[in-house]
Amino acid sequence: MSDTNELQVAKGFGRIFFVGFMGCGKTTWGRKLATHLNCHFVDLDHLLEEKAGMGVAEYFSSFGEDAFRQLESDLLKQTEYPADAIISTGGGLPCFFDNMEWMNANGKTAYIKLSPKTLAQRLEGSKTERPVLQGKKGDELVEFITSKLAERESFYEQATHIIDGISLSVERLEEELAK
Ligand SMILES: Nc1ncnc2c1ncn2[C@@H]1O[C@H](COP(=O)(O)OP(=O)(O)OP(=O)(O)O)[C@@H](O)[C@H]1O
Ligand SMILES: O=C(O)C1=C[C@@H](O)[C@@H](O)[C@H](O)C1
Ligand SMILES: [Mg+2]
Repeated sequence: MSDTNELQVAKGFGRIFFVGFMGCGKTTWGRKLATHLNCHFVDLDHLLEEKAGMGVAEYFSSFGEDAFRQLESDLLKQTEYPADAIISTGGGLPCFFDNMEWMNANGKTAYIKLSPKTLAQRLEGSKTERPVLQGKKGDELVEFITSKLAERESFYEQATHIIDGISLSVERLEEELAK
């Protein structure tokens, strides 16, 4: 076993799955926390892109949303994670199949919660292409997020930890996740 693995096992915090709406910061904060804790990091959208050999938007247009949901669920459940790992999920993943239940049975789940208005501001400034948004901007984007979040929030709220996404820091995440 490498020195890095010994350190990870000694930490023993297990697996932490970040969940929440598009743009809430799962990828950004998952990666920062993993760097801070010196542990393994997986972003499931990026893993899917690597396996499929194409971007998420191209996957949606080539194979459709149902195929995307099946593949992201398979990757969630079939990936071998080290004992301590941070996993950032796609925004819709907790709302399909038994994915949320599976994550809660296999680790901690952290919902990064933000208002539709803040999510819209972040999404408008983000370079990542998100097919579900279909290029919406301004008020139309805020309205879309408000209704989609209402559909999805009952899944996100099953998370073991609900974290206010405003003024996040790795120290705050560590403190919240230790509770
Ligand atoms: N605390 C923050 N303050 C301001 N901007 C932030 C903050 N956290 C993340 N962002 C920005 O918000 C955008 C979305 O972040 P990120 O890609 O991490 O979201 P995500 O939850 O992974 O979204 P998706 O579900 O689409 O993968 C990025 O442009 C990122 O730089
Ligand atoms: O909220 C969603 O449905 C999505 C979020 C992204 O992370 C990607 O998984 C994809 O663009 C779909
Ligand atoms: Mg992401």
